[in-house]
Formats: sequence, structure tokens, C-alpha cells
Amino acid sequence: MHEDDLTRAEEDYFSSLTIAEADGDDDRAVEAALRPKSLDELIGQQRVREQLSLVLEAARQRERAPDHVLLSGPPGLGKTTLAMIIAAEMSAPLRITSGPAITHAGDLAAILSGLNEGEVLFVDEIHRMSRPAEEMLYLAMEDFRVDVVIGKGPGATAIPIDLPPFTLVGATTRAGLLPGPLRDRFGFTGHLELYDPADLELIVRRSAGLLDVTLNDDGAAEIAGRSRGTPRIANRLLRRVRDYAQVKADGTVTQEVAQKALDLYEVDPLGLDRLDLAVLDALCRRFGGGPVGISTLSVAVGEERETVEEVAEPFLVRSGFLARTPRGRVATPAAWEHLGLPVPANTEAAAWSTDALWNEA
Ligand SMILES: Nc1ncnc2c1ncn2[C@@H]1O[C@H](COP(=O)(O)OP(=O)(O)OP(=O)(O)O)[C@@H](O)[C@H]1O
Repeated sequence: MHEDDLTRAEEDYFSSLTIAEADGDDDRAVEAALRPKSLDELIGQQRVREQLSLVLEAARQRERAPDHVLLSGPPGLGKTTLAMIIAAEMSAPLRITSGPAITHAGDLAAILSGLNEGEVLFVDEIHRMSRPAEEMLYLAMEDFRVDVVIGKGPGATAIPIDLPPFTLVGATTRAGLLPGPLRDRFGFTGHLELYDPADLELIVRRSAGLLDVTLNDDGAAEIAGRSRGTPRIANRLLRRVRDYAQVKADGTVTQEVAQKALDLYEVDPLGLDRLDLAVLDALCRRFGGGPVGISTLSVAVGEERETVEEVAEPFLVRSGFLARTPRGRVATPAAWEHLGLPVPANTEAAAWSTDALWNEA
């Protein structure tokens, strides 16, 4: 989630709102109200959906809490939504926290010891938990036990506390950031991919139905195509286009209305956001198209290396604008063209297949 995380109480509150009640100015409230509530309602992510459905069905048949689940993938693809669905499908309560909120092992001990049998604990950004908390979690995940240390120094004693069986759902932008011992304790890892335009179009149409927006197929396709493979962005753009349709047109979202609205809001025709464009701009204008190291590139755009790697790069690689080579990041000819710059005669990337490079790096 972002800095403006929902607290559990807020999330519960927003989820309980009807669309009509939520559809004010608060993006978070609408986002929560638009969440699919079951695996059947979830659009796209076919593989993860099928795998997860099997894990949950087996657990239901055995009348046991499902194995711990790790969800990885860029922001806004549905990790929180899936955690909620897991709890709903198991008819279990859900508790929500996030890695950065767990600064001490004691914070985690308090959460774990308050869990009820079968409860689902969702830890967003689990890779940002403190080290001691992480170690406590290993034991809790494997043996359903925590050792609470009382006192300090030689007199300190560890008091074991048994926990009821629960399911941990961890979310991370990249599973590779988690230490091996933590990763290995998840019985199932689902990697969420950026959505293809056809699935995003279905998501836009579903949300339009819930928000009572009239839109035609071309209008949905236009919004889907500019949504950066991300449902959260698709839902946000739909609301901005709806405003435009209401004020400047007859209320119906057509392709023309969507195009005009999104141009007005400076949404790139292919969906690239400010960071995506900054990365391409730095790569082409400052580094002559590369190759350039990820650290240098991140400094050039004033962002954390993690953000560039986990948020911008997956979309840029998938869109065919950036390649990862053993010598660094390079801009493809399409990147130069998208920025309206002449393509240099010999771009480093031209000789490579983008997919091969992504896998190789
Ligand atoms: N498969 C889907 N079908 C329909 N809507 C979806 C789907 N996935 C996500 N959404 C919508 O996208 C929005 C963002 O989803 P969610 O908050 O679950 O993403 P996230 O991966 O947890 O992001 P972050 O890690 O940034 O919090 C929600 O409003 C949800 O309704």
C-alpha cells in the first residue's frame, strides 16, 4: 500500500459502504468498495486464481487453516484484495497490518497472541519488517508459537506462548527481497502479473457497472489501454473520465470522450506515468540510451533503486521500452520514438530481445 495506508478500522468501514455511499471524493473508499469479494468475481490472474482456489478448497475439505500464502507483484494489482478474498472464502476474520508498522518483535508478538483460530493475518510490505520480528515470525509460521523474552541481559527468560492455527498472507513487491528462510515458510507463492488490456477492459466495465457509469466498448478499451496494466489505475482513470463525460459531454463514456479526458489529465497515451517517463528520459537524453547501471539511473531520476526496479521497470520492459542487459539498462528504439526523439543508428538494445534480456539479467 502507499503512505496513506488504510488502518484496519478504515478498511472495514470502507468495505462496508455501498458504492453509492462511498462514491464521494475519497479514492480509498471507492477503491475498497470496488474490490471483488470472491475468487469468482476476480478478473484476470488466471493461474494464481486457479492455484489459490485449489489451496483453499483443500483446506476447507480438511477443515484446517490454509497454508501461509505469499503474494508478490507490483503495487495496485490486487494483493490486498486477494488477502480479503482468502479470508472471505474461508469465512475467517481478517487482520491487516504492514511490515513498516512492525518495528519491534514485541509489536508482532502482540498481534500474533491476539489471533483467533483460523484467522487470516495480512502483512503488507512484509519485506520491510524488522529483523527480530522476522525471526519471531519464522517460529510462529512453522510451530504456531512465539517466544516472548522477558527482561534483559543474562537474567532474560523466554516464555513460549502457543498460538492457534492461523494463515499468514504476506504481500511484497518482489519475493526476491525476502530472506530465504521466510520465503520458504510460505506453502504457496502467487506472483501477480501486470494485467493485459483485455482483462483491464473487463475490470473497467465491471467498475463502470458498479458506479453506474454508461460506457461503450471503445471507451472501456481506451481507459484500459492507458492504465499501465494496473486495476487501481484503471479504476482511478474511469472516475476522471466519468467526470469529463458528465460535465463536457452527454454522460456516456465513448472513445472520444475518454481520449479527450485522459489527454486533459495528461495521462500518457500508452499509460506511462511520471516515473516511467523520467526513467526513459534519463536513459535516452542523459545516458545516450545506455547501458547504464540501475543505481546511477535511480539517482538520475531521484528515486530509490527498489522503486525503479519494482514499480517502473516491469511495465517498461513489458511495453518494450527498456531492456536489462548484463552491462546495464538500455532504451529500445521504441523508447526513443515514444519520447519523440530520433532513434540513434545503433542502439544497444536493438540487438537484443527484450524478454530474453529480462530473464537473463
Ligand atoms: N482482479 C481484479 N479485478 C477487479 N478489480 C481489481 C482486481 N485486482 C485489483 N482490483 C482493484 O484494484 C484496486 C487495487 O487493488 P489492491 O489494493 O488489492 O492492490 P494491491 O496489490 O494490494 O496494491 P498495494 O500493494 O499498492 O496496496 C482495488 O480497488 C480493487 O478493486
